[in-house]
Amino acid sequence: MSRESPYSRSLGKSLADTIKNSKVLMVGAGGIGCELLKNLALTGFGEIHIVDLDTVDLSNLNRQFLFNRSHIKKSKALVAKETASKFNPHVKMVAYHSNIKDTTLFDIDWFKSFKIVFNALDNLDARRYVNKMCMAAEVPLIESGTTGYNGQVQVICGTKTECYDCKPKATPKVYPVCTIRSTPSQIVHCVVWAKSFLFAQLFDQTEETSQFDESMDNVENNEEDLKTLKQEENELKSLRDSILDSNAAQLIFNKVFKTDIDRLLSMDTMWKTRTKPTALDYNILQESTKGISRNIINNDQKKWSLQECFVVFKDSLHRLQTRLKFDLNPADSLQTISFDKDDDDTLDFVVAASNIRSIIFSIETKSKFDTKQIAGNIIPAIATTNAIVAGICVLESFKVLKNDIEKARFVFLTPKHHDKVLTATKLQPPNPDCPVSSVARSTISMNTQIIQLRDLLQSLKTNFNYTDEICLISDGKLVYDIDFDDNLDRPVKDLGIADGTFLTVIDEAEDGDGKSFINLELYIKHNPAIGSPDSGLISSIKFSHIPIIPKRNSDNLNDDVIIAVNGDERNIVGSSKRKAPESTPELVESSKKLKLSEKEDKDGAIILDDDDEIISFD
Ligand SMILES: Nc1ncnc2c1ncn2[C@@H]1O[C@H](COP(=O)(O)OP(=O)(O)OP(=O)(O)O)[C@@H](O)[C@H]1O
Ligand SMILES: [Zn+2]
Repeated sequence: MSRESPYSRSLGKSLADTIKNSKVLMVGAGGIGCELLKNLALTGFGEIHIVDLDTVDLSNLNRQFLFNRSHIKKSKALVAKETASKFNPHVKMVAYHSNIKDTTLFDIDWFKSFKIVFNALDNLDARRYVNKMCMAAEVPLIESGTTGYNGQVQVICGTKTECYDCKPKATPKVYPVCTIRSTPSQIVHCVVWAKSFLFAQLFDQTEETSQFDESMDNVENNEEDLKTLKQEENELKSLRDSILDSNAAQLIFNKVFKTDIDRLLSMDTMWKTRTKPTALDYNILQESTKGISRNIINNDQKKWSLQECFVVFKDSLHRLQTRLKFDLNPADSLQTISFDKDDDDTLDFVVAASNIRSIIFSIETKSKFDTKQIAGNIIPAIATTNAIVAGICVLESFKVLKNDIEKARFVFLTPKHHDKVLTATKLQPPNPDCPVSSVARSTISMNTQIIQLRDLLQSLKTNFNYTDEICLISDGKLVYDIDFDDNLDRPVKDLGIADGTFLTVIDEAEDGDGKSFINLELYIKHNPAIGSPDSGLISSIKFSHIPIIPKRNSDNLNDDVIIAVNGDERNIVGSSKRKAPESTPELVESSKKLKLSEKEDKDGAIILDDDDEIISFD
């Protein structure tokens, strides 16, 4: 009996045939990806492309069942293909060991070649990128994610539904500097201190301290305190120069666990309502650690005693010193070791240092295993959650294939928050402020090495009826504005307007009714042809189509006008001219959050609309 017949029987011949003729893309072959690939193969999708940039790690094996020990260090995409092909030899599979953001491999036409894209990723950046590419390529996207027991599946269908970026996403937790540096009260404060301050200052000065936020400090922390913190930081930086000395452990220990603590103790006001810390002394501890073996590092479930932490502190520092000595390249004064939860030398140092600090501040210590979870921001991945979510992805894809978008749902798996394990909400229309959904789109093809910004500008004005008052943003950077015309004579490629990138055109002019065009998002294709000499360069700039760009009220602009910061173009929705970028992206995020508050409770759990229903697998 052929493999196809059971599918026809359960899904109906028409859907089974559509599935068989569908070419789909799966991005990410990790926890969800392994489950999903198995489902897609067994459902009988005709052609499946798999992209993953990573290799198999030992820690993946407990849940990523397409991999075994012999696959460690091999490409996840290639191994996943190899294993899953055996489930259904009728399926054509193509694997890429690559980053999905590689525009030389995966351009818009490649994305367009798929019937559906499935995201099985683990990070915001890649998710947002695929979302944007799918919107530009007009390919439906099934987006999924899990954290512990919770999971969700979102169906995204171009301009018909919300996209991944229509709702702001939670930003990583940040802590007030003074809590981390002076008044820790939880183990997480000590772990962040050990990892992002102590370890970073000693070994990895390239590490951003993005987890610290000075603006969150309260009035209690006056300028004097901040000056003290700066002084402590400078002292630590100077210890970096002694890192290879034989007495480095003693110098570092006494600085951070004695001198700095004594200094804190001298600030009386700080300890009026808090338990005072206790300063430690290297020599005294040294005396009391005789006979303690370094083998304690292998016991990752035990909460180490102060003496055991002391031994691990010295031992891990010694290992890190040896690595620095071994790597020492006199030409490279910026030698660094980065914290990695899976790198035991770095983890042991952070576990020991954070626990010593916890003891100083009378905070309960944690085992190496638990500290690793905190330091790596890990919520344990649960295989069952991945399996349920991967199953829902496929069930939702059937609705997309049948063109039944009205029946598709945004599905939440929240076993601990609600009576219903699975809840499904209707898909919402796009957010009119979303910079990905609510734009006009086209593709522009030109010789990016020869066309100058001046030519491009002219072509935009001719084709779209723009006035001189437009603003151009490429990859989050302003490249042109009526008051910023320095780049006019430069080839566009030099300005970042290169093959596979997006260029945003923002209309800064108002018509008689006070309205301006919504943003135009152009996908750039490099075309080496430069056109005939008679017709001129400008005529060689070709648009895939000239969309009719709707207008919006300029009033709407005032809410969210921001020029992108750090290449994050989420906030580019209006012009820089209409309103100066005085608000920060964070403020924009919080104002949007307010708008969403009817739907979310304080913990971010979703409160369901009345018309929400149990997911129906029709
Ligand atoms: N830009 C990207 N291009 C291609 N694949 C990506 C990209 N970003 C992430 N991935 C892949 O997405 C997968 C996500 O899977 P998962 O969430 O299970 O993470 P993991 O790295 O396998 O496990 P863990 O993070 O728990 O150690 C990973 O295999 C990862 O390599
Ligand atoms: Zn959107």
